[in-house]
Amino acid sequence: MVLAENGHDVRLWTHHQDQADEMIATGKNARYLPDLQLPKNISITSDLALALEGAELINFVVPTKAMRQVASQVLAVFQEAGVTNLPILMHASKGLEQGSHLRISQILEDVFSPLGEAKVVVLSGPSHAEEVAQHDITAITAAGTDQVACDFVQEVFMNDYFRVYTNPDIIGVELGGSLKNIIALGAGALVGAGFGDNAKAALLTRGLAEITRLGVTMGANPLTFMGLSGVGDLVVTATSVHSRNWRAGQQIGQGQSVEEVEAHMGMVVEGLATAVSAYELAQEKGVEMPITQAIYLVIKEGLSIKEVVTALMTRERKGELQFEDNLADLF
Ligand SMILES: NC(=O)C1=CN([C@@H]2O[C@H](COP(=O)(O)OP(=O)(O)OC[C@H]3O[C@@H](n4cnc5c(N)ncnc54)[C@H](O)[C@@H]3O)[C@@H](O)[C@H]2O)C=CC1
Ligand SMILES: O=C(CO)COP(=O)(O)O
Repeated sequence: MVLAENGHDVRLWTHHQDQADEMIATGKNARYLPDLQLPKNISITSDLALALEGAELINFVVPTKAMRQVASQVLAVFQEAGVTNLPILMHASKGLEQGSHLRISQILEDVFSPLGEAKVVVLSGPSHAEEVAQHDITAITAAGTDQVACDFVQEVFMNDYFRVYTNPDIIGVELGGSLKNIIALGAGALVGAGFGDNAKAALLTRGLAEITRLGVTMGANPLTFMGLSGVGDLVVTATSVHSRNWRAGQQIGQGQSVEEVEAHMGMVVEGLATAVSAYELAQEKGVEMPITQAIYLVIKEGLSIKEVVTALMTRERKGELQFEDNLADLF
């Protein structure tokens, strides 16, 4: 909707034929934004080849677990059509691939490698779709290693209610957006289990510390985690009624099973799968992520929120900074 309102021709592809038919007939997206009329310059189709023809920019926004499959479908269309010059590939999804622990830009680079080096940009930051669609003020980050591609994404998306900053640190931006969902689940779980504001503040702060710890190990700039895609997205997801991750956490904190919560949400709760991937990645890299581990134990071993909170609070004593730290060495 932002792109269309900025005057660009947009093609919206869905794999559900009946959803496409309904949107074409009514001009509305009843399942996601029932109260809003879609701009007229969005054409809707379930024909992928039609959606892709001549596109300058492709935006992938399927759940992480569907990303490789959908990207492979796009590759097949390009190969069939004899495309040799890839358009800019962007995505706005948040997660790590199960098993490989790849970031989404890495999945896209991998899938499209038969056609050369893909220019991938991620658009990530504190941005719930419901509010953007109503023109509420949003500021967000376009990150990638190709500056021209990032500038292009910034240019086409920016307007007076949607402000885009560029950032060359795609590792940090993707990891910030993915890992904050684990902490948002935890924040909801604390509320569900009856804990208060002090607990929430402690969780967000120590959550950001462990996100940064893994991020820096993976090659990110620590300052990215202080930005929109780091602390910004953490705050919005861990405090908003729109957040699926927060709501899922709250229900788990109230005693519902993970399976029940996931089945009833009707939309992806990325933090559940990301907690497992991030825990495995942290183990592999030898990075301490106690909150991620706690959420992992709730998901995989069925521990209760109260049990993991007690375990977190009674861990060995730590320093927030070390007495021997030299500030100049920290970054
Ligand atoms: N909803 C939001 O406000 C935001 C969502 N995101 C991220 O965007 C991604 C998608 O989120 P949502 O749109 O909210 O999730 P969603 O669960 O509503 O799914 C998005 C769309 O993907 C389609 N889809 C699912 N599996 C598919 C497959 N195998 N092939 C083709 N299409 C498939 C669904 O039918 C749906 O239309 C997630 O990674 C999420 O973290 C990021 C920022 C904000
Ligand atoms: O990433 C998001 C907002 O920036 C969306 O969060 P949820 O997936 O928790 O709804």
